[in-house]
Amino acid sequence: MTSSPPASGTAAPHRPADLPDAPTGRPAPSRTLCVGVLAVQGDVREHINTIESLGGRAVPVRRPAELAALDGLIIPGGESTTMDRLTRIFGLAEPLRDLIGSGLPVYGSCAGMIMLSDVIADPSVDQLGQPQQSLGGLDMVVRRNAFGRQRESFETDLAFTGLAGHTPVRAVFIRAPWVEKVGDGVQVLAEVPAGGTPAAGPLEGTTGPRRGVPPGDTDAGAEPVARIVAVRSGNLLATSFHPEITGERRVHELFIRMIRGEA
Ligand SMILES: NC(=O)CC[C@H](N)C(=O)O
Repeated sequence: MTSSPPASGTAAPHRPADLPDAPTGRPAPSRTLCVGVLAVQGDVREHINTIESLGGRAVPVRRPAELAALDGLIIPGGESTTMDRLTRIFGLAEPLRDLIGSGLPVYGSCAGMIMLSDVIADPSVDQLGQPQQSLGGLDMVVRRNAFGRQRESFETDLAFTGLAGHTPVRAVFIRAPWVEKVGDGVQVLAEVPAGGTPAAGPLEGTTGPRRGVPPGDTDAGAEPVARIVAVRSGNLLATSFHPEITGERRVHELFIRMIRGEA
């Protein structure tokens, strides 16, 4: 296991730039939110489209100067090793740690969840022997590719705490992590139940896991256990899966309510 440097905690509390009518530091309900999507790598466009379909403004973020005006940030799915490398090369890693530490609302999906985790159980190691780093913020241990590789990608329906309505979330898992351990302040919002879910099936073009059963559990020959796939702690939200590619908008809607201080 490896630990990320903790968010410095020295930054001033997060407060978006243009908030004359919001003395609490929250965007006024009538103001259009500006949500950044970290755009060094990954499925940026899908998140931008989802936020815009909910009436928010979404902008790709590649430079530290672009962070100042944001009400919230999304770290997309993609490849966490590449994202780690590029955020450091672009000088984004430290400003992002500071913003996370100061309370900026951040939502990470899949690779984004890995970036927000304090500890990566199985970090990739580069040619110099350096383990990949996360930004951290969520007091938890995450395991990369835990449900299997690309050909074992799958989709399923999940119960998800705190969303509008009672219908389950259609969740797509692509080389997805699971959360192995959470600290006291981390709330579990969704799990893949022990033994999988009856509705689980392989994604088109993949073999998928054996009918709805997370492969990591059965391959180990142990009793299947439920696997944590969505969490929240304060202003940080993370999912192992990709709501942005199924037309499921309620996770982003929850994130917008978090930004507005309504959830
Ligand atoms: N769909 C994804 O974001 C996959 C995450 C990838 N396995 C990683 O380690 O970053």
